[in-house]
Amino acid sequence: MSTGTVLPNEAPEHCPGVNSESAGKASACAGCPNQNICSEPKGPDPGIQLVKERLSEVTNKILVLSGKGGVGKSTVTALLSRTLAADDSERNVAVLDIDICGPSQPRVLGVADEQVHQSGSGWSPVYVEDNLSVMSIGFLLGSPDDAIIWRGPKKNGMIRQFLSEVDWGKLDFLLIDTPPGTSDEHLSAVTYLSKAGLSGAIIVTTPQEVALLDVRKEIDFCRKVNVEILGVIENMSSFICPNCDKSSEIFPVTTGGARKMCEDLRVPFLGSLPLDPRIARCCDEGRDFITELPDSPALKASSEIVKRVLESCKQQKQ
Ligand SMILES: Nc1ncnc2c1ncn2[C@@H]1O[C@H](COP(=O)(O)OP(=O)(O)OP(=O)(O)O)[C@@H](O)[C@H]1O
Repeated sequence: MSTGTVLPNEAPEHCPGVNSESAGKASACAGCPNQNICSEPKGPDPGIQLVKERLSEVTNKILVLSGKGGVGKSTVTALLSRTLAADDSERNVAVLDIDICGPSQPRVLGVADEQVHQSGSGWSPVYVEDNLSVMSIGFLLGSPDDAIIWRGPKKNGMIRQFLSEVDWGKLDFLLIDTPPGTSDEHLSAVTYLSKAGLSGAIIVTTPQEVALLDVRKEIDFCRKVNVEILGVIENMSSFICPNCDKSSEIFPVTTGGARKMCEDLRVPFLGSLPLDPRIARCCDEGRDFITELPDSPALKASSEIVKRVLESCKQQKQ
């Protein structure tokens, strides 16, 4: 048996392996419960080419990842996309929410009541601003309370559709908000984007050790699937009191926080975002924090982070 042969469960004695040319066709395959699956034509998923064509006019495609849930990945995605769009009205930005089981971008970006429309050229995203659009499974649900209980292949199909059938037009930035962890959605997205030129991933964490432990796994995932790490953002690093401007640490940093972890693992640290309760309120109510909270320290920090992201995307293209 050659190295690299993959055997299915309940493989017959002389199984040629699922990745062999004769899989499903060899005499040993007769009667094997996997014969039908193995004999299906092999080759790259045609969706990979479709995604490449559809996203050919999208300059920077960025995955936003987090190890743990609730660390603020969706908030940070919204913050970065709004900052990118507000900084330059000529810059076209979009958010794709592939958090299939917990889509929050329609609410956070204030377009929860909108609907997506299908035209001859695909699904039209929902416009938050003239230069900021969003697509999310949240738009396709009957009610925001509907639970989505899908197995891997169905999620995979939806991600393929999202990546290959949304008519984004010409975009400078597409930020892809993912579920926490490394699951089916991440593998599907990375696979379908493999020929489309993924710029890289931004990883969001909080300073707590439990969150940082999971970020290490996320970094390992990116390295295993060859996704460039644009950097790590530490969210809710501190709390700045809106009344007295005094800064307090909410989550005690025991091992140096995200900055130290980035140094240890040699990945870029993009910056820290403070916790601002007014941001949380704006997100809950879908209001634009850029216009409502121009003095928020979180927005100042977000502008600095965006500068670093722009720089890192520019360097990549050189
Ligand atoms: N910098 C911040 N300042 C204030 N509130 C924040 C900040 N970041 C996140 N939050 C709040 O924390 C909560 C969790 O944030 P969010 O939903 O963005 O997390 P998530 O990592 O995307 O979660 P999930 O794992 O469910 O996808 C929300 O109520 C959000 O408004």
